[in-house]
Amino acid sequence: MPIALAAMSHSPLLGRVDPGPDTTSAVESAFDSVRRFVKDFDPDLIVCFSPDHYNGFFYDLMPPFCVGYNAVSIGDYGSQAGPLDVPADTSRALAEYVLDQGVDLAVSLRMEIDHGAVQPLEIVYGSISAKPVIPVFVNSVAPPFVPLARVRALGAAIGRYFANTEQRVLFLASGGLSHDPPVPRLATASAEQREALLGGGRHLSPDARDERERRVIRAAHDFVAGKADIKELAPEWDERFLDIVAGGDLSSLDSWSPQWMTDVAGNSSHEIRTWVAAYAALAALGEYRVDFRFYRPIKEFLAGFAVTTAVLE
Ligand SMILES: O=C(O)/C=C/c1cccc(O)c1O
Ligand SMILES: [Fe+2]
Repeated sequence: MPIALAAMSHSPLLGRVDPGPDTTSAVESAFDSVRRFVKDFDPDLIVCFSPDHYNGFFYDLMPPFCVGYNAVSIGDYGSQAGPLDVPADTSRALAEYVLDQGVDLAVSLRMEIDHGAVQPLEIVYGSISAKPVIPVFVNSVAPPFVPLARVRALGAAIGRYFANTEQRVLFLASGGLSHDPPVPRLATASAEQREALLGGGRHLSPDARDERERRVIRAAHDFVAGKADIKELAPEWDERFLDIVAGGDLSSLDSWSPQWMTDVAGNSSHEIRTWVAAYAALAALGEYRVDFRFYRPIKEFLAGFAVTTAVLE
């Protein structure tokens, strides 16, 4: 069973806010490791577990999980825009299998995805269409959230689908660990922001897109200067998460309530859900070993930033 996993954080501040030479070279070296790992493994198919940041999924209809039969990158923050190479028949068969296994999910025949889904593909391959990709959206930004046990169930069902595959399959997770970037939230939204969160923010005009991106870049500079009104990163929480993932007993995450995660590690800490799904997929196929681990809290990226790779024993 040729299956492997890569999990990495993303940040739109990469290449936009300079974290200094030491962190830059440490991050580049982690990216080199993941590139080597993926290129050596040479997948036929990538299952990409990613969040969305109110670019493709909105509160007019917010599913916990969604499998794309087709996907287009909107190209935010200078990421590559355009279609992914999605094998629609495999996506459909996967979604039907997961539903049959008792895990509810939505499907999309026109999924719109953002930097959260495509940045790892660009880092590894320099292109979003280099390999066939099944996009799996895992809601990580828009409360209410399902318990992590359900995220594990999603991942495990996806893993089981590939139990007898002859294809080389890479589970790829994209998500920051602790972080609290200034993404608008329903609970505190102005009337205008609320309208955007309900779907008005779909297909922003170039000016509105620029304004949104400038605000986040400003927030990163303010965060570094100690002037941003956002939660501090939580490196201890991040290392604890990475220890659990490396230890293999993902069920110990079931006691991490959504509210506790938000309180300790920030509103976007829920992006670890993508990691939980991907690791649960791998764990469903046997014991695994994390063979590469990188972590740094990087204020310039507004994120606890980690990269891991893992293989089946
Ligand atoms: O969508 C945005 O405007 C910001 C996203 C962001 C910022 C920092 C870390 C992340 O993981 C993000 O997705
Ligand atoms: Fe994100």
